[in-house]
Amino acid sequence: MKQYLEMCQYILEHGEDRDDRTGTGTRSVFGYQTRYDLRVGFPLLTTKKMFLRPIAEELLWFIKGDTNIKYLVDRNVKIWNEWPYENFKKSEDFHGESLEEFVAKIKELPADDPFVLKYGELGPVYGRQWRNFNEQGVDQLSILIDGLKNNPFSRRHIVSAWNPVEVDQMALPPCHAFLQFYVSADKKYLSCQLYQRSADTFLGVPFNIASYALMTAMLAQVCGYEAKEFIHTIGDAHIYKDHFDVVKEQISREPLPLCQLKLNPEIKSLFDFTIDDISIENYQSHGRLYGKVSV
Ligand SMILES: Nc1nc(=O)c2c([nH]1)NC[C@@H]1CN(c3ccc(C(=O)N[C@@H](CCC(=O)O)C(=O)O)cc3)CN21
Ligand SMILES: O=c1ccn([C@H]2C[C@H](O)[C@@H](COP(=O)(O)O)O2)c(=O)[nH]1
Repeated sequence: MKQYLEMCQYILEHGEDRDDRTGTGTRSVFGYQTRYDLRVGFPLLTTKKMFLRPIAEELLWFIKGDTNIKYLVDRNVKIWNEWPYENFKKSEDFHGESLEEFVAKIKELPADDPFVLKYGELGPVYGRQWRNFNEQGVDQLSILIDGLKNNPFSRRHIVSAWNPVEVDQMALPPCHAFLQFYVSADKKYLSCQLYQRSADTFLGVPFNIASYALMTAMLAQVCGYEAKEFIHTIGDAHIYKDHFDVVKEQISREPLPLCQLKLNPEIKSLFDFTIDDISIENYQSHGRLYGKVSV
């Protein structure tokens, strides 16, 4: 994962300092591409300790077409909690509850409780656009899989989470917005390129790389290919100011050999994977590094 560390170094050296929506401030470059050969190993960062479980749960949640944090909260995945909480804080039902109290309430109530339906919802984010684009019944994932199997050399293997019609209703407009897949000439390999309009290089990017590497492997398995390459194309690649020190610490660490992804080979449909079908082996890493998430 030298590529990742090189990107961090490049942003620190060549980026421009800019204000941003969250008020934290970033150093940023516009346009950066990295490539990860998935045959070498699974690109889970080794220069800080990471956990695949929240990443895999989030991906399964997208694939289900779900947009309510209840599914993640029930599985103790915390990464999306701040955004619905911000909406709740602005509502008439808010009476000073902390983020932890808000999340506990979502967890203990049933999924069909009006509070969960209202305040756990992120709007028509990734899952909705992937499975039911613009609420018009277009299931982009099913179309993609059909195309990869039956028309491998198509140049139209696209999935878009960016929907200009609904973007205003989303808690956060999609960052990893546009995907394209590519089958090799010998029909052996599947590659994936992601266009990410905005990238929090320290916190978000390691998640995004692992998530799409996992999705590529899952798609390859169910379509009869092997995963080859993940190409990560970023628009605004930034490091938040309060992450500079941890990023420098990370750059000083020597990358370790990559781990291997293990998928249950019995699974033949993308929609049948569960968390128990996904694991990694031989993951070695340096210690944890912490950074605040800018909301
Ligand atoms: N500023 C910002 N950065 C992001 O990366 C980001 C957003 N906002 N908003 C939406 C999602 C949520 N994502 C997140 C949010 C938090 C973590 C995070 O805190 N990661 C910790 C571990 C968290 C855990 O395992 O529970 C880390 O150390 O990687 C990662 C991705 C990615 N996205
Ligand atoms: O998967 C994700 C989701 C979000 N991010 C980061 C990128 C930005 O730092 C924020 C989003 O803020 P915008 O003002 O909407 O760009 O979240 C990420 O890196 N990966």
